[in-house]
Amino acid sequence: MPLLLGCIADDFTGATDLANTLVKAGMSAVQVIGVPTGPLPEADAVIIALKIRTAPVTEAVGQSLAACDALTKAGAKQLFWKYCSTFDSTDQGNIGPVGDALLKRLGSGFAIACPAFPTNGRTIYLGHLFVGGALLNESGMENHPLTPMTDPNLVRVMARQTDGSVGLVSFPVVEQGVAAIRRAMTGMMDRGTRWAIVDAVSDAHLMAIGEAVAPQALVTGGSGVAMGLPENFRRAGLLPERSDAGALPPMTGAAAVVAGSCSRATLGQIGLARDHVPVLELDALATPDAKAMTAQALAWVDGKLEDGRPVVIAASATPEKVAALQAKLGRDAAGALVEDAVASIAEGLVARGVGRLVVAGGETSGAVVTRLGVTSLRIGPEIDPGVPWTFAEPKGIHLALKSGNFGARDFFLKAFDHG
Ligand SMILES: Nc1ncnc2c1ncn2[C@@H]1O[C@H](COP(=O)(O)OP(=O)(O)O)[C@@H](O)[C@H]1O
Ligand SMILES: O=C(O)[C@@H](O)C(=O)COP(=O)(O)O
Repeated sequence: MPLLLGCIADDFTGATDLANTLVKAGMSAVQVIGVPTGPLPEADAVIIALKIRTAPVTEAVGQSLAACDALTKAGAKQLFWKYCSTFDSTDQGNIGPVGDALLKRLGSGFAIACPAFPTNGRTIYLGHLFVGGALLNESGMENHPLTPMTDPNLVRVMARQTDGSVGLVSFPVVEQGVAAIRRAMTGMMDRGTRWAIVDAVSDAHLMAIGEAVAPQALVTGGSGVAMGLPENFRRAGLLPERSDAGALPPMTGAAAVVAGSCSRATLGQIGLARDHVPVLELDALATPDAKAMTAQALAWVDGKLEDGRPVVIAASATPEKVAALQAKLGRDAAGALVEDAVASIAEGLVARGVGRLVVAGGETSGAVVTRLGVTSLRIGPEIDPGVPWTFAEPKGIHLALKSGNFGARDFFLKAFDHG
């Protein structure tokens, strides 16, 4: 099976989200954890999941280029750079610097940047990113523990992260469809514009944008804009019809949720779960010690895994509590402490027979998946938009990596009705 689409994702939930979109559109997809050292798995699309959203720029660029080389060596026809639908980044990067480095490595001078994901409420209008009915900087993302987003204008945000120029393919052009989008992009390339933020408020827009970028070496964005890409390969006669793209082994073992996400959606999901299943809320501010938090959680779980209901263990906290811990330890150390605790708890849960595990939070998922020694994830049925069940190798357990802001309020309950 020749590799068609080679993808690099800046976090693990994002990679799963992208893989899910591609599987739904009829591609087989495998998520690989970290820069591969051996041959890539056989699939139409390989998604290399990195944990570089908040890594130092040189490290993020280095890992991305190594991933790019592995994908191009394996014959990928097009590359996709996946970042968050809420454009999570800082003025230092890593969306711009990694994108610039990939363009250079691929010998290309232009790419789109389109994080839109209308199904999950992320739309872009006149360059401004909305989350549901709110501008990005009023959506709760302004309080994100690691990448607070305080500017909703993506042209401005991107311009702070690249030395290339940034333009906009605006709504009236996108509305006109594929040919108009292509004309706008050609005009930008002729003028030497390197990056085009592209407006999109519907899946129809994303399909048109996807078709328009078929000839480009690099496409960048959220998972939404990838929905049009499989059709390009089908049109070119490269992608056969597939009916079994999302099949996984049956689920076994006890059920659990671990959460390190402090996003509004996750806090709401924990709130609802409290009324239905055992929930332990850890207080990292009162006990800023990963070992002590782990011991507390594993003592609490004793005897609870056998009754068939999921248990929920959350280190998540309100913006005020997050700010207090960060003031005490510093932003990165606070994040790392909680990630370490949640990863150790997940490890303990799996050792105690958990075979179906939901992890809430992108960085948190990175820490958990790494701790569990997972090397690849096969993508299965979708629980809610952007979040599928996956089968983790070589552990042989089912994992659902939930992006902080994804999923309905009853996600932690409904996830276990699947399979
Ligand atoms: N109580 C807390 N105080 C400070 N940081 C926290 C707390 N709880 C979680 N965190 C950190 O916040 C970050 C949340 O990021 P992430 O897991 O990517 O969630 P999301 O998907 O919502 O962005 C992680 O680094 C996590 O360790
Ligand atoms: O694009 C998205 O929103 C997700 O795929 C994603 O990247 C999520 O990141 P986290 O919110 O940090 O989980």
